[in-house]
Amino acid sequence: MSILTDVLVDVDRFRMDFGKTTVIRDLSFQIRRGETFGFLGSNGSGKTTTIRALLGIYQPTSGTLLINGRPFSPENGERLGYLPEERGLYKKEPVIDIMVYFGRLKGLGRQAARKWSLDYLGRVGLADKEKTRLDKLSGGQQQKIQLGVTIMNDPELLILDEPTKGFDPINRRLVMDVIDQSKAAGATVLMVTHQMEEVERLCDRVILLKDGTARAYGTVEEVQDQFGGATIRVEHTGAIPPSPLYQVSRGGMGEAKLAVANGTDSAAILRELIEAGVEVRGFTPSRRSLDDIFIEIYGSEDQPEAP
Ligand SMILES: Nc1ncnc2c1ncn2[C@@H]1O[C@H](COP(=O)(O)OP(=O)(O)OP(=O)(O)O)[C@@H](O)[C@H]1O
Repeated sequence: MSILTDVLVDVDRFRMDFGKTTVIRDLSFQIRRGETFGFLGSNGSGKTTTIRALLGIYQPTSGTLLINGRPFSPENGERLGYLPEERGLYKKEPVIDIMVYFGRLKGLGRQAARKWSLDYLGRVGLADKEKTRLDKLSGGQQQKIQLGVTIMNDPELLILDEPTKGFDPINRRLVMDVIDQSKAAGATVLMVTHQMEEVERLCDRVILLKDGTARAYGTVEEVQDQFGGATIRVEHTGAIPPSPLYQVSRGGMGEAKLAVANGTDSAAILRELIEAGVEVRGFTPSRRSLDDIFIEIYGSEDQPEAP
């Protein structure tokens, strides 16, 4: 019996040791049906390890990792699309043959697989490459083919390990559109990325891994609030004086970035600047970017401790 809840992926107190090294210490999170979930963390923080344990490739040291309420097994019948970090398809065949082959593996009929593949090639700007051998395509073009075979046959759960890695900005946007379309068709997406603008654009909720556990977990706004503060961009003439209301996180050339605590009244800061004789030409408060938060969390990694 399948357990129909709004939770598709349930990771509970997951621990993973490799020999004497603990990579994941204590990790719990849930992914809800239909959401796009950003799985974030610095290099080596254990994202791929968690995905592999979720897919049954690694046996967890302890804890549980469930999809639809049970450990994943290919026999369970879930439609799953996995784009691994290490890319690679058999390269010496024409694009369309490779795509149809994977479509057949995923249970599509030959005609349906061919129709889907031709349509996809059109969507990603490769309509004329149908008969080209895969190894004659550029790296980015090959990646689009791999993404195509991953999202074929409307997976219920899409696991994408750095799906836009290696793409130029135009194609990155195109790949994000393709992910959006899968999401609109009902897919739940688990996505590893190092690109914070992708997170802000695509992800409903995120988790940030550090030291084998969750350092932050929630909607992007919740994480922004958790890490406190906002920034105010000030265009000005005259020196910005020190103040307990803010810290000047970046300055110079008539433009400064002020870091302020959560809940600070930005009007009070504006008044203080004007009273101090600063000529303010622009004043733009905004939440802290995920990029800034990421750097705060991971920025000190591998750095010598301050004396
Ligand atoms: N099979 C293994 N045996 C031993 N150590 C492993 C194994 N797989 C992963 N590790 C170690 O676990 C840690 C986490 O690796 P993992 O690939 O999960 O990180 P990641 O977060 O996906 O990193 P990246 O962003 O660089 O892809 C690393 O220190 C890695 O060396």
